[in-house]
Amino acid sequence: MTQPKTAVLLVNLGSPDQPTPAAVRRYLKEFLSDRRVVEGDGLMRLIWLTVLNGIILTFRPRKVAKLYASIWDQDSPLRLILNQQVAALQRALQQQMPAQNIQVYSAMTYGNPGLTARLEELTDAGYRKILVLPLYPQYSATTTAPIYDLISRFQMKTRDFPDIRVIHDYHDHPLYIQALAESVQDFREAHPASDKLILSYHGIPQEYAAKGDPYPEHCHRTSELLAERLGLTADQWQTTFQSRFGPKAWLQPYTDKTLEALPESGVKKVDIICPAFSADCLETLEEIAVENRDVFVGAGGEQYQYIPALNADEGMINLLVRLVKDNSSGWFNLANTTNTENEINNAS
Ligand SMILES: C=CC1=C(C)c2cc3[nH]c(cc4nc(cc5[nH]c(cc1n2)c(C)c5CCC(=O)O)C(CCC(=O)O)=C4C)c(C)c3C=C
Ligand SMILES: [Fe+2]
Ligand SMILES: [Fe+2]
Repeated sequence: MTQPKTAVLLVNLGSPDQPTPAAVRRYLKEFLSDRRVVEGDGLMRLIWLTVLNGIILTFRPRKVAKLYASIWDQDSPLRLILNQQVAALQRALQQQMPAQNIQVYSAMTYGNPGLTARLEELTDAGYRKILVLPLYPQYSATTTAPIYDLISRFQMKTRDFPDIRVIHDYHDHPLYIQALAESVQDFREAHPASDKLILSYHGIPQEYAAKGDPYPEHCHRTSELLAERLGLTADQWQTTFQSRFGPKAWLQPYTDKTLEALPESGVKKVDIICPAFSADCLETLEEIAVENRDVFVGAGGEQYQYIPALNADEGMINLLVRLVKDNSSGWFNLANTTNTENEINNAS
């Protein structure tokens, strides 16, 4: 019997098409208009859309386009690395599950290649099983949930949609913790020693967490498991939150404020890793590796080392293969078609 056509869709946040103010404006408009990202109903929504279309989309694109230009490498690093992850996972699945003939594709929540267009394209091409793998280790209503929203909207307008499964999160998956631990160990073997490991996660507004977004709990759990796995004592690591946007309180402690205060307390050498980012991007390559280095060194810090994201490393691909295997159960007629028949016979 032939297998139904099966696809894996690796999804990340998205980047502008070009590092230009016009392209950044289009991207920010789509991203920041998402009600999951900036919440608020009624009058609050009206005020936000006025601020967004007035001040923010007038001034921010020029500033942010310059930042993107400083890290652009023919394409946005986030999209380049997503393509590398797709290619590496495709190779690994071809080796380990050749009979299943799984095809791997990329998609972005905002910008291109868009998730909705990909779902339409794969459905039109005859794919009947689609496993969507959001590349967010920690679930958040601001990042993971918009992927579910897009899938639901696609299903609402499609009569015969494929069987779609979504992986919710992997913040405590043993292979994720192992991949992070190995990347820290490998890095530390090749670089000078430091006093402390800073684990910096993208923040969300404090209010969202108070209303029940489990994201901060997921982050703290990832940190604890990683510290335990590395055998770090309490004074050798710390969790912080970066990328604050707007005037409201976000998750704390803030990465920049922490780095500013550390040298005075005697911590002058840090390694910093960003476990919420499965791929390097603007928020790691610019904000962490450049901006926050200046903050730390400016405050008297002596050594600042950024540990790259897992990207398409072997540990990351091993994790993705495991996630695909564990979440596609029942999709493939392996050697046990007869077993299933026996079970049905025995049950009746
Ligand atoms: C306004 C609210 C924002 C929330 C909430 C938010 C949550 C959040 N974001 C990521 C991952 C990424 N964010 C990236 C860029 C980025 N994020 C925001 C705003 C919020 N993020 C903005 C406005 C931007 C664009 C840059 C800027 O204008 O400052 C990126 C990088 C994209 C790239 O192309 O490199 C990632 C990745 C997570 C994980 C998260 C909550 C858990
Ligand atoms: Fe963000
Ligand atoms: Fe940022």
